[in-house]
Amino acid sequence: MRIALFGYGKMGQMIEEIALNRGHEIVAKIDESTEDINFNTMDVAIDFSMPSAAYGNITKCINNNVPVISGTTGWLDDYENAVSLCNDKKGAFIYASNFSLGVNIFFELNNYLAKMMQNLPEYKVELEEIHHTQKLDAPSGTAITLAEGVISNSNYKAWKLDHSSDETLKITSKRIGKVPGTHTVEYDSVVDSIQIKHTAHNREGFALGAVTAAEWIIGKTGIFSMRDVLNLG
Ligand SMILES: NC(=O)c1ccc[n+]([C@@H]2O[C@H](COP(=O)([O-])OP(=O)(O)OC[C@H]3O[C@@H](n4cnc5c(N)ncnc54)[C@H](O)[C@@H]3O)[C@@H](O)[C@H]2O)c1
Ligand SMILES: O=C(O)C1=N[C@H](C(=O)O)CCC1
Repeated sequence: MRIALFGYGKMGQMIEEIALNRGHEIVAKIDESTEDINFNTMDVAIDFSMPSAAYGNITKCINNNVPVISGTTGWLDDYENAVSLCNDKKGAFIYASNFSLGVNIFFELNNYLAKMMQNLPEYKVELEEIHHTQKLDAPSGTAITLAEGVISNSNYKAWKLDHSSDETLKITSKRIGKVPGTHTVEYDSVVDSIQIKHTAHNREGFALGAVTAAEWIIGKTGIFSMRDVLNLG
């Protein structure tokens, strides 16, 4: 498979290593400007760039009939526009806030737990995410997905950074050293608490998931998620 990398930072470089180990070829590394790109050389594009760059990269790939996998977070105000464009152009697109197998299982667990807790008002729920100090966006995309899972199974109407109310689910974001990504969902009552937690030990799981998604999307048309790729139901 001929892969183009949009973004060649920490994730782009890890994806390159894993893709090469799996027998793929890296045909382009686009790390700043998206001018002068030959889209004919690539079978699939993987975008791990920056919040301000992702939507432009994704639309260029879709407009040039290149299937695109994006893991960039912090650009989701434009997600529905990317979906419309992909539908119009009959392209192929996957965004995931987190590509790791472990986190996608954690998402399922979070939804299941939220359903069990939905009629137990004595428990208050909060989310915490911890990442490295270079991270540009807060809260993390993963924390937003977790919050959406809780909200869709509870009376909460929205999430908010550092703020809780009866209708607002609180997310706390911490930036510490080189932490690759730790997410905790906690239900707390007067008598006890229940915590579920995912801890990434490094970036390999994210990168492997992105390459797996790129392998999976070849030959398909539509907008997909990691639930589709991992066949989680
Ligand atoms: N979904 C996931 O599983 C997952 C996992 C890890 C990181 N991420 C996200 O991926 C993104 C990248 O993470 P990172 O740790 O590699 O960051 P990074 O800062 O190490 O790398 C980002 C790279 O993008 C480059 N860039 C800037 N403008 C660009 C443009 N117009 N086109 C292409 N590249 C451009 C920068 O020069 C930089 O090298 C972040 O949004 C992060 O939150 C997602
Ligand atoms: O390092 C990052 O940045 C990460 N971003 C994603 C997010 O925002 O959830 C996934 C975890 C690592």
